Amino acid sequence: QAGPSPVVDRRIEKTVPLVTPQALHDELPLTDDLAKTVVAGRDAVADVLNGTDDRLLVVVGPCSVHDADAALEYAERLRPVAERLSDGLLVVMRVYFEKPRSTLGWKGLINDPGLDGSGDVNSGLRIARKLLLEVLAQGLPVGCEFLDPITPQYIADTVGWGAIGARTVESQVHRQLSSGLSMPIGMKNRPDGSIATAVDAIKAAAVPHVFTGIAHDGTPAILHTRGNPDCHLVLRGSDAGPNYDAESVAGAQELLRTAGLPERVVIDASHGNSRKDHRRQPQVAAEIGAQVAAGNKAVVGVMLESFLVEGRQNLEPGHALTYGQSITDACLGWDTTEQVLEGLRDAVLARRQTR
Ligand SMILES: C[C@H](OP(=O)(O)O)C(=O)O
Ligand SMILES: [Mn+2]
Repeated sequence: QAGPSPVVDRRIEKTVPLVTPQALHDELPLTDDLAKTVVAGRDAVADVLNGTDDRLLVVVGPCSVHDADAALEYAERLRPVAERLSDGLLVVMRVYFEKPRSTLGWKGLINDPGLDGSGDVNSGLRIARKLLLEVLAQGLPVGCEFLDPITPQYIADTVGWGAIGARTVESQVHRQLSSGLSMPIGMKNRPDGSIATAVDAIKAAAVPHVFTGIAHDGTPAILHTRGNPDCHLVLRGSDAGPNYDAESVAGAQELLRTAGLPERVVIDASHGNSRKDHRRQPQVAAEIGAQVAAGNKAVVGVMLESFLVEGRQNLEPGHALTYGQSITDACLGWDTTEQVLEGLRDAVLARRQTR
């Protein structure tokens, strides 16, 4: 029957072919030496999570990447600091391409690299993969949030640490996706503060799942996963207030213990824990550092939102953007970031002195 169907695709405007994962990997291959960096990063994160490495995982970088050049410049600044502080910190750079919006807004570089709603996902995937390889070439492990269940096939081979965000931690799609991902995954508490939901996500992701997706050659597939034992909690505060304080951390440890899960927590100093005010992050990080220095081994990591230029800016058509400044959540500036990282490293050295 010619012409539009009365029942199919009534709200699909158009369908555009998507590059296959294999084609993108062939175009932008993960070389053997970069693969070694990925594996080393994943193993180091797992060792911090399971306590065999007493350092602190620090996932640091911009809330979102909208300009690959600025993100690479940030990586080039971060690498020497990461090396200098590696006696206390395991630094992973946030390279976030997928942004979950509470209502509407720019959805990230993979979904909309033109920053204009044009949705050129083929270009977005290419730009994203190319940047991930360049950051890896700096010797830095990378961390990404996984929001779309198909895009991991295009970039996950480069990722050392992943996150499921506050808005999707309850989603079965994201829990089963995590059960098949090859790296440790942080499960954020829900925006309303529910930690129990993230604990459920950790348990759900730890076991095998079967779900539909795409294979590397792009054909539809039924994926059978093995389960991911390296999932953990990320306390990111809530709309009602922070949860980085010692009492909240103790409460989270109790929930994990009751659930029969390892008592390990990464604390996000941004988002609900800084009430979306980047100027609060240093104080939040200092208070997390005090808990670490006092000997709390359950605090295994910290997340910081940081970029070249502090603060944030709106993405507005016709308005030139400030280079190196976030267009999503407000971030620490580079200089402050270096000071915060040094403070966290000192806290780890102090923890080593406690018994
Ligand atoms: C969006 C995400 O934060 P969440 O609101 O999921 O804690 C992030 O930028 O790390
Ligand atoms: Mn953010």
